[in-house]
Amino acid sequence: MANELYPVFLKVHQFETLIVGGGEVGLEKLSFLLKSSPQAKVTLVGKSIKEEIKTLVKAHPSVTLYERAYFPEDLTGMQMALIATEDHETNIGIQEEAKSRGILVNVADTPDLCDFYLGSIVTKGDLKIGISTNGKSPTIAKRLKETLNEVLPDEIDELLQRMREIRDELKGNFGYKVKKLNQLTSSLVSKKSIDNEN
Ligand SMILES: C[C@@]1(CC(=O)O)c2cc3[nH]c(cc4nc(cc5[nH]c(cc(n2)[C@H]1CCC(=O)O)[C@@](C)(CC(=O)O)[C@@H]5CCC(=O)O)C(CC(=O)O)=C4CCC(=O)O)c(CCC(=O)O)c3CC(=O)O
Ligand SMILES: NC(=O)C1=CN([C@@H]2O[C@H](COP(=O)(O)OP(=O)(O)OC[C@H]3O[C@@H](n4cnc5c(N)ncnc54)[C@H](O)[C@@H]3O)[C@@H](O)[C@H]2O)C=CC1
Repeated sequence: MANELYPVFLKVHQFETLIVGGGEVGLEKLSFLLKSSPQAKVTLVGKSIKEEIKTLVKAHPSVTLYERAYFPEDLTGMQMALIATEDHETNIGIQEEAKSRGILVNVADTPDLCDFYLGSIVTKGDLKIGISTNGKSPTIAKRLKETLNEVLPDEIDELLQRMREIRDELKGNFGYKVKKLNQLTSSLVSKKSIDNEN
């Protein structure tokens, strides 16, 4: 069956995220989150917290660390939770509490308990591409990211900026703008124009 997941691009600096677990996986989730969204509002709770996490958050004042065991009140005010302790039963307990509060959850290593998956991320300025393999092979998602990073030229961001300027300059109603912008960019996707270049 085809991948049924619906991708969205979250403004994680506008709501609250809880990470439980301060080990390898906690570090990985937090690093990816901050790489994409340096101002993400995150609270991380871990019985013990890796030094790398403590170092990382020094540059990110929107992250708060609590080095202690999780308790259910940690979920108060949260909209999203990433659960990554090494104890499966603990993870299930937190997942159930989060679900009962209507909070979206991701549980490390346990796709069945996830409301969403994290994807591999390609970024070129304002362009962002999220990749999912429906959980089949995160490694392939990572490799595809690397390939796209290499083949997409950095100039693609300049193109986006210019298109925005053109859109702002265009007069007329929405339908007219759509038509004009499609005309302007049609050569980018037409096989003929590529053949002509060679
Ligand atoms: C379902 C999902 C849930 C979620 O975590 O959201 C999930 C689940 C699992 N991952 C496992 C293993 C690995 N995960 C990675 C890497 C990443 N995993 C990520 C996402 C996802 N992983 C979600 C699906 C995404 C999709 O739809 O494709 C990425 C994209 C994003 C991120 O983690 O932020 C990030 C790449 C970041 C980048 O771009 O670099 C590597 C490779 C590596 O680290 O080099 C390995 C080892 C090799 C392998 O197994 O492929 C295991 C088995 C654990 C075990 O066997 O013990 C499970 C559990 C299971 O499958 O049952
Ligand atoms: N290490 C890896 O690369 C991978 C690990 N996983 C899975 O992800 C999970 C976490 O793995 P790691 O991060 O490597 O484990 P880890 O042992 O490095 O870290 C676990 C963290 O959870 C904290 N913790 C445990 N109980 C807690 C509680 N009640 N309240 C708050 N914090 C608590 C610990 O203090 C520690 O910070 C495991 O289920 C593991 O099987 C999955 C894929 C890869």
